[in-house]
Amino acid sequence: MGLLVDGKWVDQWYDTKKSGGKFVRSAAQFRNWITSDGSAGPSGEDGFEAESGRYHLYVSLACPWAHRTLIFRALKGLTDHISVSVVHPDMLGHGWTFETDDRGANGDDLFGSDFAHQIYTRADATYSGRVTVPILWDKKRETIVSNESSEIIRMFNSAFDALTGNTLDFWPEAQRDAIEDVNTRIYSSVNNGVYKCGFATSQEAYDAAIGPLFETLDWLEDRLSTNRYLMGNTLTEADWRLFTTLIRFDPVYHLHFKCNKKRIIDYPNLWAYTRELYQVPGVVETVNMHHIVRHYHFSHETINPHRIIPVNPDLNYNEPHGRGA
Ligand SMILES: N[C@@H](CCC(=O)N[C@@H](CS)C(=O)NCC(=O)O)C(=O)O
Repeated sequence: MGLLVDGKWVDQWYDTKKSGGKFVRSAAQFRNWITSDGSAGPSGEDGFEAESGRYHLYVSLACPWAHRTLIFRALKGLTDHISVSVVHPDMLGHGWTFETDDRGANGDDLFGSDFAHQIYTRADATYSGRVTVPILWDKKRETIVSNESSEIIRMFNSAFDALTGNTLDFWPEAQRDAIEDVNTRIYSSVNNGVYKCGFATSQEAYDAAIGPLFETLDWLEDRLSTNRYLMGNTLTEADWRLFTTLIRFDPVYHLHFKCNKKRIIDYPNLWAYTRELYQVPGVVETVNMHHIVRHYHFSHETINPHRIIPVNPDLNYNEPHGRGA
């Protein structure tokens, strides 16, 4: 685990000293947008037009943020248009690597790089900051379009529609404000909340994160008792953003990140909802439980110094979900 400083790799764990033991996630730095006609998006430069075969995604199958982009790639019919490289699940002294000695890790097809940080310095030789996945790469301009998953899924949601004819809309205009409100709460207390619990290095920081996490899960359980999906009857990005955390919760966050007040299987609605989303055609292929369980337990030496991979519960995500009946 480390980061780039002026284009040079430095091996160091998250610095939580400055923040009283709290984990503070840094903002992504590449914020361009692919658009249907290449016009500029809400941030960044113009010139990233939706084209088949032009873009490449670097992902980790363990990572909940990268997982969102793989789900949108699948649901929006983009698998033949956007290629993918999968990093190795173990993220150690060199950060994410392109080693291929693990099921599903397929190396860097574009450049044959050894490490993900080489993709960042290829885009910006003096980049300073964390080297995170997902990375959306433009083969034409030879640069990173975006390393922010919440924006990549919105590009995938609509930019390629004319090319694919797939007009499924997970970010409907009329519901955007309501989606934003739900996303904001879930991001802070659940998606990022589990990391705040797990990466806390003081009791105070952990205590401050664990309460809001379970309050929000209780609130979601209640909301899903009367709503099939978070926004009612239609699936939106809010559901997919939540799903990638829920599917990792019992196998990883419950034990490894000390989020152990309850499990998702203890919440009847959340558990059935997780299964329903898992069973949406195209989604199962994006879930790799081996990479998920292996990555967290093996990579985070400060949390699990002996790197023992726990046995984990036998969960059946294919059990009928019974929702929407
Ligand atoms: N804001 C980013 C966050 C991505 C992120 O933090 N990814 C993690 C993997 S789950 C990562 O690559 N961490 C490496 C690091 O922080 O050094 C996004 O949502 O795209």
